[in-house]
Amino acid sequence: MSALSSLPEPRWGFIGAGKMASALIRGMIRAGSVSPSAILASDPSPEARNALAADGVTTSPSNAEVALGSDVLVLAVKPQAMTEALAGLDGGGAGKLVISVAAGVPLARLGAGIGTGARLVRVMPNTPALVGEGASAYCLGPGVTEADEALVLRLLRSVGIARRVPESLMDAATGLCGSGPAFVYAAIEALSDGGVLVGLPRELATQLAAQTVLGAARMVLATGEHPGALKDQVASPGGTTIAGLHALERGAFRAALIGAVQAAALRSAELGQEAPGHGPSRA
Ligand SMILES: NC(=O)C1=CN([C@@H]2O[C@H](COP(=O)(O)OP(=O)(O)OC[C@H]3O[C@@H](n4cnc5c(N)ncnc54)[C@H](O)[C@@H]3O)[C@@H](O)[C@H]2O)C=CC1
Ligand SMILES: O=C(O)[C@@H]1CCC=N1
Repeated sequence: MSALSSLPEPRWGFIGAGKMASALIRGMIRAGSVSPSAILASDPSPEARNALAADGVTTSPSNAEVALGSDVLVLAVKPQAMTEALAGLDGGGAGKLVISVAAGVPLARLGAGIGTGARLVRVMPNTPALVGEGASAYCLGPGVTEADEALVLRLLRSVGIARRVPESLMDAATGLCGSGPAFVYAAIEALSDGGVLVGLPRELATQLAAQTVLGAARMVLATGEHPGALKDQVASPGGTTIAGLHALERGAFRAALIGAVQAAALRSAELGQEAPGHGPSRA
């Protein structure tokens, strides 16, 4: 039995039951790392609550009720809704391990909103957690214990990989792993479009595109080789791949991806500075 599996099962309370919370909850249930009966979730939206209740999760419109019934809290509301959500805990975060997945919101701001005694962890997960292929970065606030970190890892490792970073790198991680799946979906869609352009049926093109991305990613992780070296193994002199790579370079493909990560990281930092309710999403 591993050290993690010998830990007592805590009750997990999710504040906000939208896309990221659902991906984590369903990923954890799917991995068997927690039973639905040990999960509570609050959300003002009946649709969000009903969707999770169908998975056996106990739901409530009240953040305070979920906080009261939970050992560990996961804050999964939009950054702009964080101040209101924390106020809604009604002091129920005091003395608890509280994990925030919100982009940009610094530990100091969370601590000020929750009040005394909470042990805070900031996590940047991603939605592939739903299928057990998540990539998360996390940092620890003051007073977080080894047992707390073990619980955080129990959550994150049940749905993918997790790497600890200093808080100063959380916005960077947000630009890469938090937002990154969307960049890759756009790439898969474009690869599929390319397949259709040269005559493949759409369904076949999308399946080949997605599996090609999955296979290439697995090659990077399994071989430990530099992606550039793996790229060279595909490109024969005078062959098809180098012709395609030339077209990519003309389209500034790599600059576009580098810029996408940078833009997302900058936006994460901005979200951390903005007063609640005044972000562009409310404009
Ligand atoms: N969607 C993604 O790929 C990722 C999202 N995140 C972070 O996760 C957080 C949630 O994002 P999503 O799930 O995408 O958004 P979402 O809009 O799907 O979910 C947020 C939920 O919070 C609920 N909510 C609003 N005010 C609330 C309050 N006062 N108390 C309780 N619940 C409240 C909303 O009704 C909604 O269901 C954000 O902070 C985001 O930065 C982090 C990594 C990836
Ligand atoms: O777009 C967003 O704001 C969230 C945070 C990271 C990924 N999605």
